[in-house]
Amino acid sequence: MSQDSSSLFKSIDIVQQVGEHQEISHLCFDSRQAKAGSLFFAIPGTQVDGHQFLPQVFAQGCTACVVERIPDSAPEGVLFFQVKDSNEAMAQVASNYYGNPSTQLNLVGITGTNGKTTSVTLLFELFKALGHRCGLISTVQNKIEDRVIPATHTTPDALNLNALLADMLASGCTHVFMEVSSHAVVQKRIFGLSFRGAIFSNITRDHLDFHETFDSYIKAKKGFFDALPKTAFALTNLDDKRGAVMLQNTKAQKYSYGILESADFKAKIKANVLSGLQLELDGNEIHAQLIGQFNAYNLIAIYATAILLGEEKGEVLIALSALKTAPGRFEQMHGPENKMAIVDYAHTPDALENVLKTIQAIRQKHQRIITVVGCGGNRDAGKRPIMATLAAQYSDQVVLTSDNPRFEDPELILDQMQAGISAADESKVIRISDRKHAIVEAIQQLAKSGDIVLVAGKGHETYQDIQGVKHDFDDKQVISDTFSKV
Ligand SMILES: CC(=O)N[C@H]1[C@@H](OP(=O)(O)OP(=O)(O)OC[C@H]2O[C@@H](n3ccc(=O)[nH]c3=O)[C@H](O)[C@@H]2O)O[C@H](CO)[C@@H](O)[C@@H]1O[C@H](C)C(=O)N[C@@H](C)C(=O)N[C@H](CCC(=O)O)C(=O)O
Ligand SMILES: Nc1ncnc2c1ncn2[C@@H]1O[C@H](COP(=O)(O)OP(=O)(O)OP(=O)(O)O)[C@@H](O)[C@H]1O
Ligand SMILES: N[C@H](CCC[C@H](N)C(=O)O)C(=O)O
Ligand SMILES: [Mg+2]
Repeated sequence: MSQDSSSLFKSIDIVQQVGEHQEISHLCFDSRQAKAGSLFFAIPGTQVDGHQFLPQVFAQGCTACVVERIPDSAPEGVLFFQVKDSNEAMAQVASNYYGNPSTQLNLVGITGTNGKTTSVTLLFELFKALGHRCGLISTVQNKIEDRVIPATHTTPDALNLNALLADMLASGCTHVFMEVSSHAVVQKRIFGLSFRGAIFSNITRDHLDFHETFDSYIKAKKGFFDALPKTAFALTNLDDKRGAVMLQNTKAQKYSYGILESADFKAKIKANVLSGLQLELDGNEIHAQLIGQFNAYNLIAIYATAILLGEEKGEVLIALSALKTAPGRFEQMHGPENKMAIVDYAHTPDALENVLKTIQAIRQKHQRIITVVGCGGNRDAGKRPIMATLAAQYSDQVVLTSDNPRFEDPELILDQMQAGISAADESKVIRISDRKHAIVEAIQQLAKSGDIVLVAGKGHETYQDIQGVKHDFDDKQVISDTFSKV
């Protein structure tokens, strides 16, 4: 589809325009995709500055660009829009280009360190069960009803995001549930979207490689709420220390949920066992198939969201009890000799502690816990010793292993994890950098009859990223192969 650039920039602040308006038939921010008819956005990134590729985009026939600085020289006839922030302009233009799809959808976003994928997946399934056509935007996958569109990021870039929302709208969706990562807020991937509601789950240490300090990580998440309109609802977890701060400056209607603190939506945990949670939720008793206190928080958040979106309480409670866990989140697998494996995406200290505490709470006395865990390369290194400490503290035995070493040396990552192991815990920890070998060792050698093996960190992932190459790897596949060989 081709549109005049004047309509794309309607009500967008520009510093200056150089050149005449043109027909635009393609938007891109990667020079390698630029061609005749493209509007290229030059973005200053974390690795390189997109402005340095302007000569390349001109050579490829592109004659329209959005820049923060107009270059000294350019071929004749090139149209420039100079803006203060290319990321912001890109999000606004993308929304205009695709007909502002978010304004016609009930779009709900969730931010927080943990629980985003779980909550949006549950919301997507809940609203489908309540009879709505739904879209899902998540780390694991994007979905338009039952059609799967593979996900590359937790929150897609502004171009893909608006294209996806337009596709959802064209497919008849009325409700869309999406994850909002802190990276997405900072890089303005969600800028200008019209949210009907926003949820905060929790915040604990993660991503300090990108945000540098915990304060700026908090500010990034808060930025999502600060930008909401009066018409939206903002729902926060008051049991989290930063829950109240998130809503401090929002114009949206404020609501809260919690288990400990008094809140608009409250739950009490009556029982937390291997078969699920018994909850008193907003005054009603329900049984849920999800396990663990952290899932009680996810369940209240999605219940509250459904009520705030106008759903009927009785119907919501019935549908809630039928929901199953999201892929790779506390997935139980059963093997011979009553050995059990749990695959979970815990890749932060808080998530690992929650999952291990949950296993401690639901296991029987004779069941030992063996944890297989690693930490990602080229990501926050500070969490490595902490995760190892927690693994050792809550497990009977630990195998430290690799989790997407990316461009780092796996052995050096393991050295940093091992630094968190106290002398007293040393005897229960071994390290095997090959993840397959680590899982097989844990199941076949370390686990005795009836024991529980937690395989943490990769959940739904089907690859191991080594030196930029994604090798096929699936924790669940390795576990089921190992179980079938025991
Ligand atoms: C750190 C980070 O967030 N990086 C994202 C960012 O890339 P960047 O700023 O590093 O880009 P860059 O490589 O410096 O390039 C700058 C500009 O030059 C352009 N370029 C570059 C090379 C070239 O030849 N030509 C060209 O035009 C690039 O397209 C870009 O526009 O913008 C890119 C385009 O949107 C993203 O793909 C990229 O995600 C990388 C791959 C990534 O790994 N991101 C992770 C950390 C991430 O975003 N994670 C969050 C979830 C976090 C959570 O768990 O909560 C997510 O939402 O997925
Ligand atoms: N509400 C919660 N509070 C704390 N921990 C949670 C919560 N929900 C899930 N977890 C734990 O965190 C892990 C990751 O959960 P989930 O994938 O839902 O989070 P996420 O926020 O989407 O993560 P990411 O930032 O990687 O996209 C789960 O596997 C579980 O161990
Ligand atoms: N969204 C997170 C996921 C981490 C998952 C873990 N398996 C890893 O690769 O570190 C990130 O990109 O940091
Ligand atoms: Mg996620």
